[in-house]
Amino acid sequence: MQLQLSQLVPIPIREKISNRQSDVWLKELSISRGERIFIQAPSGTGKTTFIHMLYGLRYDFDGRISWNGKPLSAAQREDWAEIRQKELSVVFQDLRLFSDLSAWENLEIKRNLTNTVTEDEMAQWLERLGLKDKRNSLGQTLSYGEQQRVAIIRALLQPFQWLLMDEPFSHLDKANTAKAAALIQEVADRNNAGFILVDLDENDYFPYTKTMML
Ligand SMILES: Nc1ncnc2c1ncn2[C@@H]1O[C@H](COP(=O)(O)OP(=O)(O)OP(=O)(O)O)[C@@H](O)[C@H]1O
Repeated sequence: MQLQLSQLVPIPIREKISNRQSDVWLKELSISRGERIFIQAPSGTGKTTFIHMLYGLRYDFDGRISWNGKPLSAAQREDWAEIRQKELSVVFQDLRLFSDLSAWENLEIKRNLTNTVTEDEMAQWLERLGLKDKRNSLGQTLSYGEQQRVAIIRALLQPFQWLLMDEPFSHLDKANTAKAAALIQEVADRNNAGFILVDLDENDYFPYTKTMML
């Protein structure tokens, strides 16, 4: 699944963007399957906007986004359901867990949709990310960093060619970040998948194939 961006610019921040040097906005860009991309930008410069555009949640932009040569503007609701189940996964900045379901239930809902990961493996992932004791805790009682780790696991419970991540480790300490990054890399490798990570500052969470400024 190749991603192509052509002269992309979000309409609400067009003016703000025109004053910045960017590797993404108003450029021609082609990203091949399997690439591991880091996109850096200061707060308020459109990282979340960009992720939402790629995931088909926002259309208030000029220019063109194409997945596998097919322009986003041509994608129907059913196309998106298929893409989001099989090709594109995401860790949102605001996580979007169900607050009145337990950590386990939040994950199980997703796991049951595709059954690409066993229950045992999912339990191991929870343990690896230090959440074994939090399995039955409600979303609303988890710390933000704990919710972030649940959201990361949830994003990995489906087949994907691309994983979009919006500041996925913002509330994790170094040790937990390293564990979460290792799990993401392992599952991305298994899927032969690439990812796009947007964040505020330079980092070495992953061996990126490309680093860009938004
Ligand atoms: N629908 C909208 N209408 C108008 N302005 C918007 C809209 N959505 C976002 N913005 C503005 O666009 C700018 C970029 O927002 P965005 O959330 O994408 O930034 P960000 O880089 O992810 O920031 P942060 O690092 O603080 O999370 C902000 O100034 C925001 O107020």
